Amino acid sequence: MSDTKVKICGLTRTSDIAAVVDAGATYAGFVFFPKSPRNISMAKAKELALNVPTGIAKVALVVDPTNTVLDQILSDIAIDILQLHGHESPQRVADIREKYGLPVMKAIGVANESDLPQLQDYAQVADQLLVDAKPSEQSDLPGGNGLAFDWRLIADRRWPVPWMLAGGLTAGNVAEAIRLTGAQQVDVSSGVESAPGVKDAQLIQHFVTAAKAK
Ligand SMILES: O=C(O)c1ccccc1N[C@@H]1O[C@H](COP(=O)(O)O)[C@@H](O)[C@H]1O
Repeated sequence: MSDTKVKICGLTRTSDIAAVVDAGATYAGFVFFPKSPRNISMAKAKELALNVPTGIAKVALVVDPTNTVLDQILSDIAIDILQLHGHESPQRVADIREKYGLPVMKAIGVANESDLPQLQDYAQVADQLLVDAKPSEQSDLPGGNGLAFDWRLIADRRWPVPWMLAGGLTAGNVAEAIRLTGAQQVDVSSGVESAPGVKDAQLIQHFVTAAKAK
């Protein structure tokens, strides 16, 4: 068994937290983005976060958040990491990190070679990178689309901060994605759902097992 770290994103129910704990994931993600089928209220997030045991990091996924939104989330919920999944500039990432004193993971959409240089840029200001598929122009969601990118684009690439692979991962393809990219951390949302926004405990278990298999 490898020590690949797994993030399960878009948890909406107490039973999802139990599934994440049972499966042995490292990160539990909560989505604060109204257009997402995984969006949850502050009250729900607070309730779910209270069920997350020590040792599992609680990640707040936000998209181009204002300080007002961040103030609301962070004053009420014991978040460990902020996941910025919008068009936040490097300066905005640095400002958020400094203002809130929390580790920041910046998501970057990748579709082709020309998307890669910004990973180096954001590595200067973020604590972690999240290398995700770039959504289509038509998509309402900047992530969580179950869309993979060509993993060969980042084979043998390394950045000076920890990074996580995301985008269209499933129990069926995560081992190959890890083999090709060398990722030590992976993130999944739609690949462990029975319907948009509805997590499936068995799929979560299968995903974590596949991600940690050597
Ligand atoms: O999950 C969402 O609804 C979401 C909404 C807005 C931005 C990002 C979102 N999810 C993140 O997208 C990637 C890939 O998800 P998937 O496995 O392809 O469904 C992952 O990092 C999620 O955290």
